[in-house]
Amino acid sequence: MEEIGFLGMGIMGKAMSMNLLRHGFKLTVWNRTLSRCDELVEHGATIGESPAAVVKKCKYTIGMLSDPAAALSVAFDKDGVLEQMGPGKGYIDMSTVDAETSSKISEAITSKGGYYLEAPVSGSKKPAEDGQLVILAAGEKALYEEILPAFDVLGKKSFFLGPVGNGAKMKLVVNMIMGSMMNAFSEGLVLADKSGLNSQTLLDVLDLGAIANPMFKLKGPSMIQSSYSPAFPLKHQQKDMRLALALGDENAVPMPVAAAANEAFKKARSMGLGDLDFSAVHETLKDSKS
Ligand SMILES: NC(=O)C1=CN([C@@H]2O[C@H](COP(=O)(O)OP(=O)(O)OC[C@H]3O[C@@H](n4cnc5c(N)ncnc54)[C@H](OP(=O)(O)O)[C@@H]3O)[C@@H](O)[C@H]2O)C=CC1
Ligand SMILES: O=CC(=O)O
Repeated sequence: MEEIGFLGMGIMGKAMSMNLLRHGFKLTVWNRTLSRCDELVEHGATIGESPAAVVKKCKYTIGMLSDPAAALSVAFDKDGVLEQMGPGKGYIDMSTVDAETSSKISEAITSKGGYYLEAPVSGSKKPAEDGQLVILAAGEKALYEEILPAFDVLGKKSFFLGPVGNGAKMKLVVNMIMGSMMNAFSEGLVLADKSGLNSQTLLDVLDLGAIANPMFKLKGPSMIQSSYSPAFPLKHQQKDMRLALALGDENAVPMPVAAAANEAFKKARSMGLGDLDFSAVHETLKDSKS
């Protein structure tokens, strides 16, 4: 396959790029903080000095950026993606953003003759390292088909969901459910502990029943240890809750559980926990002394 450009070497972008390099893809990478590209260069990647330089060099460019503001900035700002976008080139934005942001980027790319695909992912740092993501693509079907060899390396399954916006919405619905579950799980861990039960026994019981799931299994043991090394930063989970609640507003869907979960993530951010893993929301429940 042709050389691929990759913009954004955060937790996810770096893991995904490493995986692509391991599978023999040629990559040109860029990150706002350039030093974060060093490890990729050691593994064979080339550095592009701006998003525009990457797009100029590569037929396909992937973006994996923190939030709507970052995705818009990388696309529209000086030396951004749009400056070099043109016929025959494709931009695949894998960041988790709202449908409106994705549509804005899509319109700008297509107005320059380029192709656009949104492709947010479900799955965190480890699935990204292992090529086990779930890819939620929408937009230009031809671009989806052309980039599938890369998606096959990055993910265990790719969905094509139709027009731009559907991938973003699917991702927000999934993460809204995940964020609400994480809060219920945290409350259960604290309730078990405060009422004299053994936390590990709670994990064992949960794992054998109808609500067993990989997230409880993976995060439970470290939450019991109050250890929150970031796989999925809490500030991004709160952004996803906020964007999902806005989608609920647009569609007049009452979401009292998600709204409460969002407040808990906001509280965690106010406690300075935004850069820790989203499971650190557990800490917001621990201040009662009785
Ligand atoms: N971590 C996870 O488990 C998952 C994350 N996601 C989503 O993937 C996306 C990336 O997440 P993740 O890698 O964890 O996040 P990180 O916070 O680790 O990385 C964010 C990236 O965005 C860049 N960035 C932020 N603001 C700007 C800006 N204004 N201009 C240019 N670049 C910018 C950062 O650059 P710099 O290094 O310079 O700060 C960095 O490369 C998010 O949308 C997240 O919601 C989706 C699934 C799982
Ligand atoms: O967006 C986060 C994830 O784990 O999926």
